[in-house]
Amino acid sequence: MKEDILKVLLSEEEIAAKVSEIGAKISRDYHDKNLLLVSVLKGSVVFMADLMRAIDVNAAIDFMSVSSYGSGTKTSGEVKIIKDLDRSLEGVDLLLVEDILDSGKTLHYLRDMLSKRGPKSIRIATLLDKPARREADIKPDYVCFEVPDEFVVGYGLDYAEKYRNLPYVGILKPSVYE
Ligand SMILES: O=P(O)(O)OC[C@H]1O[C@H](OP(=O)(O)OP(=O)(O)O)[C@H](O)[C@@H]1O
Ligand code: HPA
Ligand SMILES: [Mg+2]
Repeated sequence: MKEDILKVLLSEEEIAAKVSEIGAKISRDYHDKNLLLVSVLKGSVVFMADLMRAIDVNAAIDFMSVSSYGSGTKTSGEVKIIKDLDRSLEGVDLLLVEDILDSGKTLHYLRDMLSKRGPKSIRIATLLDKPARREADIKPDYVCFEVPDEFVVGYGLDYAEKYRNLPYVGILKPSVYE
């Protein structure tokens, strides 16, 4: 697994420090709100697990599973809903939790769809932002790290369902997918 990684971009320690910082900021912003954290599966599962424990105000959680990359490194552009939310969004302050904002198509689609369900507010928290690749008009509210235009894996992010369990974020060797 490790032999497929060109370079470690973000170490476990760097990620942990930044996630605590962002968690504290979210806690300050949401202390008087009705916070619902929605993790967009599967990529955001590791970030969600760490971020929710860095938040010290009341927060409910839910999960939604979508997929647009299939087993490749380019978005299909089509967002498939694999699992919807279990609960209503009426009156909640929704915070969408993502691992990466790349073309932006996934979050653009989700934000549009979920905004029709009556939440009081919607914001986006992402571990990684890859602004060089943006195609949809969407900006995150909380970002842990900006990353270069490279395919990254680890800490939840996959290539063909592999590497999600790496504890750091690394650049995948192009020879793996070319
Ligand atoms: O900004 P975009 O170009 O839309 O890309 C970002 C999305 O793509 C990845 O999900 P993927 O479809 O690979 O599903 P996964 O989370 O199960 O890996 C990633 O986890 C984000 O959800
Ligand atoms: O760089 C990436 N790595 C893994 N999954 C992704 N989904 C969008 N961009 C990426
Ligand atoms: Mg993926």
